[in-house]
Amino acid sequence: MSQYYPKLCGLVIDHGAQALRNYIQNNIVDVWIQQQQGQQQQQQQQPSSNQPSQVLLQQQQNLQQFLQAKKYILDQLYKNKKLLKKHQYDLLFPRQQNQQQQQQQQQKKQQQQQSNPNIAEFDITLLFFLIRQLHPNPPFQPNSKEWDVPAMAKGKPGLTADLEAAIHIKMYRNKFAHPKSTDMTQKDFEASWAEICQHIIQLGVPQCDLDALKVKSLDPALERSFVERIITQEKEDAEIKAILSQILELLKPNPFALPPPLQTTERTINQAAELTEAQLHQLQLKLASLYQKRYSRIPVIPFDPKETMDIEQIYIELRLLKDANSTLGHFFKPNIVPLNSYLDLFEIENGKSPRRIVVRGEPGSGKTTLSMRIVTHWANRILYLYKNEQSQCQSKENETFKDKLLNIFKPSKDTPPSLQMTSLDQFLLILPIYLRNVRENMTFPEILDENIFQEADLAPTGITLQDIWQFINSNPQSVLLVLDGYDELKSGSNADLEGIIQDSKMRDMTIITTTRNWKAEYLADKTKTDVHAEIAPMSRKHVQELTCKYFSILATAIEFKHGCWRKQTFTKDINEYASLIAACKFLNFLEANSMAEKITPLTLLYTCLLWQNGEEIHVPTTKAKLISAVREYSLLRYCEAQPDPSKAKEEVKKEILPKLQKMFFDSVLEDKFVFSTEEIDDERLFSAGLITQEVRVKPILPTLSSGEEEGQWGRYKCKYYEPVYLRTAVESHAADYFVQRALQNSQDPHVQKFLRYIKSDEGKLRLGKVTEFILEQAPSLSELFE
Ligand SMILES: Nc1ncnc2c1ncn2[C@@H]1O[C@H](COP(=O)(O)OP(=O)(O)OP(=O)(O)O)[C@@H](O)[C@H]1O
Repeated sequence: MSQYYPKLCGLVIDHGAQALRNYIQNNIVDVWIQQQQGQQQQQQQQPSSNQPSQVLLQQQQNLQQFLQAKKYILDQLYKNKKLLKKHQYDLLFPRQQNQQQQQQQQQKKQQQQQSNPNIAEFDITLLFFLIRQLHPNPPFQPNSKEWDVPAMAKGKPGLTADLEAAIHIKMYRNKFAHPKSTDMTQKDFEASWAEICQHIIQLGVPQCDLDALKVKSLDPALERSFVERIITQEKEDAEIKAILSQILELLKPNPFALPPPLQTTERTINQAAELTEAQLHQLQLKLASLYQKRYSRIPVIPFDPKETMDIEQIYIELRLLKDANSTLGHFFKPNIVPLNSYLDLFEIENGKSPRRIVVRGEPGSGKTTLSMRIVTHWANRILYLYKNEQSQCQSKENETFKDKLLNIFKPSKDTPPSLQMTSLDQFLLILPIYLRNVRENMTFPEILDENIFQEADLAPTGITLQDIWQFINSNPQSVLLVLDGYDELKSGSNADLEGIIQDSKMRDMTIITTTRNWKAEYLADKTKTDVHAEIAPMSRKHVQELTCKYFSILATAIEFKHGCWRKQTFTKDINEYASLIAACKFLNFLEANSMAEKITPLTLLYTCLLWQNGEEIHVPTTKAKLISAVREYSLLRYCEAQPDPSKAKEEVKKEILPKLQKMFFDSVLEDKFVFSTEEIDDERLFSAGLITQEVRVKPILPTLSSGEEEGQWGRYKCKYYEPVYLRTAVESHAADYFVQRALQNSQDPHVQKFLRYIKSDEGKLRLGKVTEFILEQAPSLSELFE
C-alpha cells in the first residue's frame, strides 16, 4: 500500500479537525461571546492582548463559558437522548475529573486552567456534533441530510463558504472510513489532496502545515494510527446518526415566532439573554417553590381554603385508560390500553415522544388533582435534588454559589424512589395553567406571565419574561405545558392559546391538556393528539385505598370477603380499632346503596366527610343531594366558628348565601369567575372564607356590555378571584339559585337566560352538570327544558 491513502486520512483527521476547531471558535463561540458582551452593553470588555499564550487562554476561557451556557442542552443530549458519549461529555466538561486533584493542589489559578476544556482534544465527530447542535444560525435543522451531503447543502440559503468547507471535511472523513480501495494513483492522490486542502485552508489552517505533511515520510505506526482513527470516528458518528434518526421530531426548530415585547418589561426581545445554566436552575427553583406552595395541598371542604390535605399523603394512583387508536374519528373505539401510571403518558413510543396528550374524565374524577400531582412531582424532585446537592456542596471550599448550582442535577444513590428519574425528567421546565383563570385575548407569554411568573419572585434573579420566552422557544422539547380544564376555556376567547393546544404553534413543546368528557371529543376533532387517555371510574380497590387514607388506616387492614368489608388485622390500639370498624361500616354503606362502583373521588370525599361528621343515616346517596349537604355542612362549620354562631347563621342565610349563589350562577353561565364589586360586598365574602385570594381588579367599559341585561357585571368594575372552589360545588350553588327563581317565576330573566344558553350545543354540554342538579332537585321544572 502506498502512503497516499494514509496521508489523506492524516490530512483530514489532523488538519481537517483543526479546521473545524477554527470554525467553532470563530463562528460559534466568538459569535456567542460577542452577543453576550453586546447584551451586557460592553460592561465586561474582554481583555485584549496580542500575546499568543494570552490569546489561547482567552479562547479556552471563552469556550468554557460557551459550553457552560449550553450545558443544559448538552446534558439533555448526553443523559436523555444518549447522543453524546461519556468520554465526549467528559471532554466538554472536564472539571469533575480533575476536581480531587485540584483540591489537593489548592492552587486556584491552576485549577481554573485545568478545568478549561481543551478543544485540541475534540475529534471531528465531536466537533461536527457541536456545529450541528449549537450553531447560532443553522441553515438546516440538526437532523437534516444536508449536514452529511455537501451536494444537498450547496446553494441553500444561509450556507456560508466556511460552513460548506466544514461539511466537506466531514464528508471526506466518512468517505475515507469506507474506501473503495486503499490503492491510488499519484494523480488521484494529488486531485483529492488539492480539493481537501482548499476546504481546510478556507477555515484558516496555514498552507505550510499541509505542505509539511505532504512531503513527510510516515512511519508505519503513524500510518496505521491515521487510518484507525478515521475508521473509529466514523463508526461513532454512524451510531449517533442511528439514534438521531429516532428522535428527529425532538430536534425540529420551533416555528413559533417571538411575540412583541411586553410593555411592562424593560428589555426588548432582541436584548433577551440566553439563560445560563445557573439561571435556569434558579428559575427551576423559583418555580418549584411556587408550585409546592400552590399545588401541594388539595381542598377538603369547598369554600374553606384552610381545610386542605397534603397531596403526597392523600393521592392515589387512579387507572388511566389510553385509547389505542387516537386518530380522528376513532375516538370512542373501545380499544384501550391501561397505563401503570401517569408517568407512562410521557413515554416514548415508536421512537417518538408524545407531544400532545389529552386526559379526559367525568366531573370530580380527578383531572385537576392529576395535573397537580404531575406538577408537584416535578417540583419535589427539583427541590430535593437542589437541597441534596447544596448540602453536599457545603463541604466543598473554594466553590462559588454558581458552581454549586451547576451540580444540582446529579442524582445520588440515596434518592428515594418517588424522586428517582422518571419520564418527567426530560422536562427542564413545567408550566401549569389552570384554564379557568385565563382571561380573554391574551398572548401566550402574557398568560404565562400573569399565571405563573408574576408570582414566582423572579426579580432577585434578574431573569425576565423575555429570557424565559427565549429559552422556551430554543428548547421547546424540554418544556411541558400542563393545561387543566380545557372545558373551562371559553371557545374563541384566546386564539394564541387555542393555536398552541390545537398543535399549529409550538409543535415541539409537550402539552398535557385535561378536560371533562364533553369537550374531549371536540378537542379530538380539532387537534392532532398523540395520546388520548381517560381517567377510569374508581375500582373497588381504589375506593378501599382512598377510604383507608381518610380513616387513617392501612389499606391492607381491611378486606372484601363474601360480599362484605371486614377488618383483616387485629390491634390493641383502641383508636385504630375504632377506625377499622368505622371504615368497614362506611364501605358496607356504600355497597348497600350501590355507590361503591359509581363513586368519583370527589363524591367519595364528600360522603366520607358527612359520614364522619354526622349520622350515617343522613348521608345522601344521590350526587346533587350529597353536594348540597356538604355545602350546608361547610357553611355551618363557618358559622360555628364565629363568636355568635346563631347571628352568623342568620347572616349567611339572608345575605351571604343569596349573593354567593347569584355570583356562582353568573360564573357558570359566563364561563368565568367574575363579579361586580358593586353588587357584592367582597370583603364580607372574604371574611366569611367564601372567596379566597383576590387576584386582580379590572374595570370593564360600559360599551363592552351594551345590550346586556340589568345586573350584568360588565357594567361595573369587576374583580377576578382565584377560584379555588371545586367546580361541582359551584355548579350545585348555581343550580340552587336557578331552582329558587324558577319555582317563584319561570319568566324570571335569569331563568330565561339560562334556558337560552342551553339551547346552543356548547351551552347544553357545558351546563349539563348544572341542569342535572336542577332536575334532581326539582323534577317539576323539567318542562322548562323541553
Ligand atoms: N387521585 C386522587 N387521589 C386522591 N384524591 C383524589 C384524587 N383525584 C381526585 N381526588 C379528590 O377528588 C376531588 C375532586 O377532584 P378534581 O378536582 O381533581 O376533579 P376534576 O376531575 O378536576 O373535576 P372537575 O371536572 O369538576 O373540575 C379532589 O379535590 C380530591 O379530594
